Amino acid sequence: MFLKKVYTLVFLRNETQILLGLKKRGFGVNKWNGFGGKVEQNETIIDAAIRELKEECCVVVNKCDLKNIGHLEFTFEGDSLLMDVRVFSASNYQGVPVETEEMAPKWYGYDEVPFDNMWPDDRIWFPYMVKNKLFFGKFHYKGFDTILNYELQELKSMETFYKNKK
Ligand SMILES: Nc1[nH]c(=O)nc2c1ncn2[C@H]1C[C@H](O)[C@@H](COP(=O)(O)OP(=O)(O)OP(=O)(O)O)O1
Repeated sequence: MFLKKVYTLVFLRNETQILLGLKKRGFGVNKWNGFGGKVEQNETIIDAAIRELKEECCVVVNKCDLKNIGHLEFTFEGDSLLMDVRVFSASNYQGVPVETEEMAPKWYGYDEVPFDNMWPDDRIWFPYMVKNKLFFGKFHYKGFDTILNYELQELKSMETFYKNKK
């Protein structure tokens, strides 16, 4: 039995670049990633995605501009936690990303994404996101650096995926 916690992960993107943030504290510190965090009690996943993006880089995004593009699950050897991460992409938003206490934002060209300083799984599923393919990935880690095994698949529709998910 796993203890599931739901997280959001938002990427702002345009045709040539993607916004990443260098995590300054907490889980994943010193790694580049999208913006997000835990979904709080009595909060919808989409509201959490909007809140975390605003808290972490001061950018405001409307609900209708956030597209759910993927679902990731992370488990860790010897740990009952299952991280359920909902991945979103947006190309319309208000404001200019600024550094906060949590994240230092930076735009990267798609061919200069700093995978060496990111979660090891990112290298595996980013190509799906970059090619605008919907995806589902499951990664089982030993510690935080070693992927023991994983599954990754392209999805036709997120709605169908969630409808069929137990
Ligand atoms: N293996 C992994 N690969 C990845 O790409 N993103 C991951 C990941 N594991 C976690 N994440 C993302 C999900 C989420 O956006 C973030 C972790 O969220 P945090 O723990 O920072 O949540 P909070 O901001 O709510 O934390 P606190 O306020 O510090 O409790 O990292």
